[in-house]
Parts: sequence; structure tokens; C-alpha cells
Amino acid sequence: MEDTKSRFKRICVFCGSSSGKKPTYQEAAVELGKELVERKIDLVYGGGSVGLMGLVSQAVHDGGRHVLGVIPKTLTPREITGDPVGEVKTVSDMHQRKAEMARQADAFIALPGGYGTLEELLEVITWAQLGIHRKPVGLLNVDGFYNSLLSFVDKAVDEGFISPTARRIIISAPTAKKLVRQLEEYVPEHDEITSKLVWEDRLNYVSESEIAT
Ligand SMILES: C/C(=C\CNc1ncnc2c1ncn2[C@@H]1O[C@H](COP(=O)(O)O)[C@@H](O)[C@H]1O)CO
Repeated sequence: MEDTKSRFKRICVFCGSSSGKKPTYQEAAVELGKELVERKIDLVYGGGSVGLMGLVSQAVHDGGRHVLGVIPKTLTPREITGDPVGEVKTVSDMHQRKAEMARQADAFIALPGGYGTLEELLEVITWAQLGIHRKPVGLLNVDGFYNSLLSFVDKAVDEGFISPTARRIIISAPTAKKLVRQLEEYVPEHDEITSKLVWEDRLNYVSESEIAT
């Protein structure tokens, strides 16, 4: 039997605020939630209960792990994001939300999703490339959903816009179990230039609700 003890305390999941057309997307969200529970990993995500976000957060909550939703004030009305489970942290805008989710997490996983998911995913990849963090970034490539994005990235490598080292930031796998296992084994690569950059506590800003308390 596999040792399910994890090096991660909390993982950030980016995913669709819609459920997607194929049941496999929804099944993957639940399967990922259960995998986090099995490995005793807590969840941070965009908050609310809509789409795949609701499925993954409910699965983690049902399994008894801590769920932290980070929501910008404007999106807090229940008619927009639905009822969240677990702890909710309110922040002032989308930029603070991404910084707070990144600060709270030891690794990132993207399930299928749309613009919001892509934007969040590409930002943490860019931050890894710039040495702002050294946390693993995983793509849960359900039914090849991310094949075209991976082809684009490979094209950008071939054309000289992404370095082979930066290409290796992205870990992808077709199932939650395989992906989390690969993230556990990930070793960030040393980059001569970016390791010399000094970022002023980029992931350590204080959220609005923390200030309030
Ligand atoms: C206003 C609409 C939906 C609002 N619902 C959202 N609730 C919480 N978080 C959201 C919401 N929409 C986007 N996000 C964040 O982006 C990711 C999902 O975006 P996608 O475009 O659905 O992929 C998710 O990880 C959240 O952090 C009506 O559109």
C-alpha cells in the first residue's frame, strides 16, 4: 500500500466556476478532493460552491479536511458564488485573492476551467519562472482537456519564447493520484538569473479580514 503521508499541508486548486459538459470533469473534481483527504492535505480555493469549485471543496470538507475559500468582497453575494463550505476569507479584489491563495498554498493544481482558471494558472507559472515562489504547479489533464495548452507551450519552447527549464515548471497527469504523486516528487530547478532576484515578500501581504481581526 502506498504511503499517503504528504509533504504538503495545503494545496490551492484552480478550477471552473462551471461544471463543464462531460461528467468526467465533475468526477475528476471529486476524485481530486478525495485524494487530498487521503493524503491529509487541506484546500485553498476561490470560494463558493459553483461548478467544479463546489465539487472539489465539498469533497474535501466532507472528508474532514480544512477548506479555505478566498473571495473578493464583490463576489460574496450567495447568488453569485453559492454557499461556501469551511472558512471564508474576504479580500478586496481579484489581485489580492490570487496573492492570498498563493501565499496559503504549498502547491497548485488546475482542474479544467475557463478564463479565470487559465489566468490563475498562468500567473503562478510565471511567478515560478521569476523565482517568486518555488512551489510545484500541476495540471490535471482530464480527458486531454489541457492538450492544446500543452501544445502551445511546447510551440513557445520550440520558437524560443519559453526556456526548457521553464517548461519543466508544468507537471501534468491524467488522474489526481498520479498528479499529486508527481507533485510530491517535484524538485524546483535552479535558475542562474532568477535565483538572484529579490522580491519584497510578494506572497506575504496581509488580507483584509486579517487586518479586521
Ligand atoms: C460572475 C460569475 C461567476 C462567479 N463565480 C465565481 N466564484 C468564485 N470564484 C470565481 C468565480 N468565477 C471565477 N472565479 C475564480 O476563477 C476561477 C474560475 O474561473 P473560470 O473562468 O470559471 O475558469 C476559480 O479558480 C476562481 O478562483 C459568472 O461567470
